[in-house]
Amino acid sequence: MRVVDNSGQSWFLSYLRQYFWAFLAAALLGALAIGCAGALLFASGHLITRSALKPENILMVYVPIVLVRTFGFSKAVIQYLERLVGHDAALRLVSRMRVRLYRAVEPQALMIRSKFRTGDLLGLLAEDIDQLQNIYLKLVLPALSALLIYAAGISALGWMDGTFALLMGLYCGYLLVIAPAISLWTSLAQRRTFKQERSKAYQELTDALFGMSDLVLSGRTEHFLASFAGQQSKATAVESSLRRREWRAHWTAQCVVGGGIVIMTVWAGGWVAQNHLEPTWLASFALVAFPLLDAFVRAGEAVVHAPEYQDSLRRLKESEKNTHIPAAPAVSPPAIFVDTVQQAISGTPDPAGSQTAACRSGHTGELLLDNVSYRYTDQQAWSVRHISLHVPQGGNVALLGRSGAGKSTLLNLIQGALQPNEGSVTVAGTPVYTGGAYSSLFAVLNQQPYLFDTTVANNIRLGRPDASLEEVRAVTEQVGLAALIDSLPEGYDTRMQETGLRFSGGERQRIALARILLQNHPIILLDEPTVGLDPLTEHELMQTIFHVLKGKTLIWITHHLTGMEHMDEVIFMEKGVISMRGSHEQLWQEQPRYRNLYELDHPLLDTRSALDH
Ligand SMILES: Nc1ncnc2c1ncn2[C@@H]1O[C@H](COP(=O)(O)OP(=O)(O)OP(=O)(O)O)[C@@H](O)[C@H]1O
Repeated sequence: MRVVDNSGQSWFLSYLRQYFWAFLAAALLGALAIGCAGALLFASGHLITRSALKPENILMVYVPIVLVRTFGFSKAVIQYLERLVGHDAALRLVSRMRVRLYRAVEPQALMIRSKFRTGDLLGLLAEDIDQLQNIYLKLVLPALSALLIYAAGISALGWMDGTFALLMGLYCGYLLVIAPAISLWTSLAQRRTFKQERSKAYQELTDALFGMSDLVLSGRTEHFLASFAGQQSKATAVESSLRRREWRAHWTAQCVVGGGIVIMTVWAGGWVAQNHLEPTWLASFALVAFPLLDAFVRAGEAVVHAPEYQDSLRRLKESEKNTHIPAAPAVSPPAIFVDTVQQAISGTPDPAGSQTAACRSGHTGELLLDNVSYRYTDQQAWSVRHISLHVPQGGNVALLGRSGAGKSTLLNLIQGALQPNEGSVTVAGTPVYTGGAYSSLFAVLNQQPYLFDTTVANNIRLGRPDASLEEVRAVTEQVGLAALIDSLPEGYDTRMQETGLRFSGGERQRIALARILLQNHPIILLDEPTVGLDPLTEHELMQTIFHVLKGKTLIWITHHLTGMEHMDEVIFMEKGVISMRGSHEQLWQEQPRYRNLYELDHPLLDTRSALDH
């Protein structure tokens, strides 16, 4: 696939250029619709006046009647066409934008939580693209149409009376340009504050949702509710003030429209008095001003919302920072990853599956870290410093250390989600850094595998969408879940309840392990998979893990020293560096601190005998 860097391209202009002709057509149709509305009232004014003069026969008002019908009908049709063309272009453009955003965000899936806050991500996906759709439909198109009708209207007046056209040009220019600019300028700071307050409130809410159990357990619910309510009322106060300001601006604009109509009537009256115009046209000139001035007011009011779009554009641009994005194909396909997951969930075979299998077969799991260091951009201190490690194919390494020692960072470096600032991480001689994209070298068993609300079989197939039911059964047997699944009401077709509540913690881990077996990747990263399990379940699960993953390269993050006898190397990390390393026997003999820790850990079961089975 061709790869280009789109990060420099603007989210707004590049799409405007792509759909320029469609938008121009929509703007012309919009201007024409406003023109028809004006002409309708113009003809109606004349018709009403002529009718009031009691025409002797219907033929005297026949032409105005036909014109009223024609303009009334044309206005509706042209307005419909304008919506059709404008919305068609905007929706096509938005679908391209979504693909572009998806392509920017999806490769960073592994480090998404470190790069975006959840609230920001939700905003990006849900709100910002919709906002951009509105830029075109509610800002660009009305503004262009209003400018076109402004030019046409003032030229028409200029043809009749140059001085008056100049006066009306300035008067309407106030509605179209000056009033919105003043409104925008005076409300800018307030709009920014509102946006910030609202995004803070979103952020607090998403944090609270994720940490709900911690909030409840620590008795901080009241505190959170009070702080959230405070945040909300601040945002509401700013919003009410903005609404009041908008109402005042709207009221002023309507007064200006009223003034415009009076000016037009007085001018037309003058022309009638000078016999330049028949009196029957007086009402027409008064009425024609209504739709035209109204279009200027609507375009001006849309401009005031420009800062909201600006914020969305900024966030979308940031989503692409430092990311190389594959070029969007001419016919934008649905996102491949979504398809794969959907196919996995629905159980239909994945045509890309064979490719994934081909990737898998070529790899060995020999892992080499050469003097690796990493520092997060917003941090002064190194999170990982000068780490060298060689794990041959099938080797086992345990990583231990206090919270914040750098274990997760090292794991992210190993699986290519982060790029080392210094040194290199390679598997079988090839650098692993993928820019955060999914790698077919690694499978991860973490603390809380997610189970989707679909059948048990589909949840296991998430490991390999094209796996047959026999293969699914085989791996389930290996992880010791076959009997349990057979006992379920609909066996493998039983639906998981939300987040897999039907299964215990240990059983959920076994389902995740079955997925890993289907994936058949050479290197398995165990990120504290037994946290929260009781000692007996923990012991049995580890026993199964070591048994079924025999021959694979294993990197195991753990807090316990249970089972260290079976590791080729045990590594202790402290403040990003290795503070102690060696085999269990070596450390036992040479390091009194290790002996102390090992004894302190009080294993409840003799893992050695269990693992030897
Ligand atoms: N996304 C991040 N941005 C900035 N700093 C980070 C980020 N993730 C981790 N750190 C910092 O890097 C250091 C190592 O953190 P890391 O999460 O790797 O430790 P850990 O040993 O895995 O801890 P735990 O066992 O609690 O998960 C810490 O000082 C942490 O504050």
